[in-house]
Amino acid sequence: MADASEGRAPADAVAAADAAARDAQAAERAAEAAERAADPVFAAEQEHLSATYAKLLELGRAAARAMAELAADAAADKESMAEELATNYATWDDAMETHADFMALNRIIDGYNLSHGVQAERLAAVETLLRQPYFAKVSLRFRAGDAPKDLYLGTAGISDESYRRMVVDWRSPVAEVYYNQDLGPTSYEADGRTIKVDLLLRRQFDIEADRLNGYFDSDVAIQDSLLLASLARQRSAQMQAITATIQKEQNVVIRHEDVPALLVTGIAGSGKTSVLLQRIAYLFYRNRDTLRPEDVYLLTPNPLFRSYISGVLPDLGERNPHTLTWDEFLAPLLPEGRGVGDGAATLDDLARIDAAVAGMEFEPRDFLPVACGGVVLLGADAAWKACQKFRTAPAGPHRVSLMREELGRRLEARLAQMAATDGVQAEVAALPIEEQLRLFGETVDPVDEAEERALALRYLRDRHAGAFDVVERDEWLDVDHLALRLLGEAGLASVPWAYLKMAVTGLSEPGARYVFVDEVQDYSAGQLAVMARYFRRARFLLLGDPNQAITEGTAGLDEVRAVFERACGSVDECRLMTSYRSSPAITALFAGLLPPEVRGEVSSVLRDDVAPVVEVCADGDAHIAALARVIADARDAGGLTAVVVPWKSEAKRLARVLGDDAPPVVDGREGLPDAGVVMVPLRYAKGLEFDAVIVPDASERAFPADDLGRRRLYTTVSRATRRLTILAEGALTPLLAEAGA
Ligand SMILES: Nc1ncnc2c1ncn2[C@@H]1O[C@H](COP(=O)(O)OP(=O)(O)OP(=O)(O)O)[C@@H](O)[C@H]1O
Repeated sequence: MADASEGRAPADAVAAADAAARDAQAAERAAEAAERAADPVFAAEQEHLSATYAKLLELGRAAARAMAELAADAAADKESMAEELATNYATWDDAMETHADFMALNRIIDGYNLSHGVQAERLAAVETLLRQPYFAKVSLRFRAGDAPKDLYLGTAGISDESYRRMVVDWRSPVAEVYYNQDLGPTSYEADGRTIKVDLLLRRQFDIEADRLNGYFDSDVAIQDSLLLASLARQRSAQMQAITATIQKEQNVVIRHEDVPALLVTGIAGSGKTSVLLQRIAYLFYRNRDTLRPEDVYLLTPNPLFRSYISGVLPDLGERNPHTLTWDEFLAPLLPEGRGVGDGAATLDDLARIDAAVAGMEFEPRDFLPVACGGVVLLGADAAWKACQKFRTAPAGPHRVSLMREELGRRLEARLAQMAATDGVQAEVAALPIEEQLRLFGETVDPVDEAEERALALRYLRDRHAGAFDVVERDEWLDVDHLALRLLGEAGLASVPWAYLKMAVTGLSEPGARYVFVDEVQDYSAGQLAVMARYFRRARFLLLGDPNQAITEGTAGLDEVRAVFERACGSVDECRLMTSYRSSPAITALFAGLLPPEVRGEVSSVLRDDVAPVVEVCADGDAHIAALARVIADARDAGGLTAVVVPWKSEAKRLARVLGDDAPPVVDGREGLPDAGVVMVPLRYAKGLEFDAVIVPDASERAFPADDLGRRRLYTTVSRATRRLTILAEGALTPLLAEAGA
């Protein structure tokens, strides 16, 4: 029988080691605290922080109090004015006086709303800043001989009650000197002017609420300590803002002038998505009074990615814009029930459509009846008659919009006709009480024929609301028939179908002011052309990495440029070549998979490093055993690990063979856990990152030695931040040997 103490010995040893480690950490903390106490700069900065924090609390309380008072005053004023308001329309003068009284009341209410908005914004800024009042300080001399001015930079800006700037917003013009990282004489742009300053000090802070953990005085020659600290943190299930550590080349994109189209290409982990979100926040700030989240669209690869990034803008004090996947964007443009398809379409496909539409004329069979719930309200001949009425306008968007209005009028007229019938009026009379309340806001008992008709018309408009949608959405136009007639194609795929409909009807979203497309390399040229046409007045920011194109048939960079040059007139470009996500060893491995001419340009941020582990297993059993082992090790190591599989089917197969050891499969709908091991098909791992990545089978079967295989492998391994384990059954794909793994 085994001695019980045998089993305890190692546990005791572990406990002793843990205790020793804890003691060492406590001693280290005490030493650090003593060092800080002796550092006058630390003490002064802590004092400034404590004072700022206390002031923020005070300002927050004052704003909340002001809002409560405003609400009470507004309610009282409204009540007393409403009492005094005598509505009198007897004579023209009376009517004018009543009108003036109403306007005065509205102005007072507007005034209250405005003040309320100002206080609410202030309270929001305080809330943001209480998490971290600021992250940096710059000392600037504006004119020789002047005393330097200290500015503290934070996620939001705020002034005290005497308008003294306590914290400067990171997006304000002067903050540019912090991001440009040039100590000494430098400059920034404000209101179209170049302002020259001398940057005497650039100090970064590690701050949590009112506690200063450390400060770093930096210049270009030394490492960015705050960046290193930020990169050393464990990944979380949610992307974090990078406000405090935005790098110079990233700042160029974030603060880029407002151009029609900006294409940002960058290697994996170079911060493209981070920069995109920071730019949205920047644009909201710079266009505070005119740009609303409703005017901005963000196209993301999948719902998992959307949930991964969803917290960044709210943390920056901004609302998220419309955030859509391609399927969510396209589905509403297609007839109900029609699938969005695979998105494949070339520019040639679309050029053929443009050519066919250019010289077209409508014919009677291009039109469909307007129906709702199986009831035909306007026959197909109605659209044809409308078409004839406006035949002098060229067949295309202008004529279609005239026809749409005409059909709307005809539909109204048709409903009015129906409302005059005894049958419909009897239906209204028989409506249950709840239905009457829903439709009319009261129970009804019409006194004369006119009232009967009016009620019947309201009833019909509600019942046939779908018909108005059919008219508005131009569903009276038979796009399938047009495709057959003009292009000779039956069953046109979804992308050309949507493009044809746009070309003929002018279907678009002209209210969109900015459109951001992440992972732009994943779209076909046809998909991009549809976006460019749909958001025809928008400015585009396109971000991507041609080496992460993981499916065939997507647009190369030249095609991306061609689509947007045509749509927007010009395309400006920026490149990001430093990997912030992955450790130097992992970056070196995936850089080896890049075309030789790009490899040399890649860099990473120097930090502690663990070399990737590569293990080749002789047969299937050894392979599964190794996989189970590395998954168990990853669970013990903590953090979030992804077993990234090339396909969903492979996830299913591995789940079967691993049995109880299999990690849960993430299929793109639900979010990621904070820690543990998950199995993720490459398609959903796109854009995400994990503390550790396990590539379960890096054989040639999974990653054929061709260009697509190379890009898929590059995308897979570049999801790892610090640990990478590559297994293979049989032999490794030659791609890895070429990459020097
Ligand atoms: N300036 C920075 N400071 C701190 N962290 C940064 C910075 N830039 C990027 N990162 C971090 O690097 C990681 C990768 O960033 P991000 O996902 O934006 O890169 P990407 O270029 O979109 O990657 P991919 O193309 O692989 O999807 C993130 O964890 C991000 O927070």
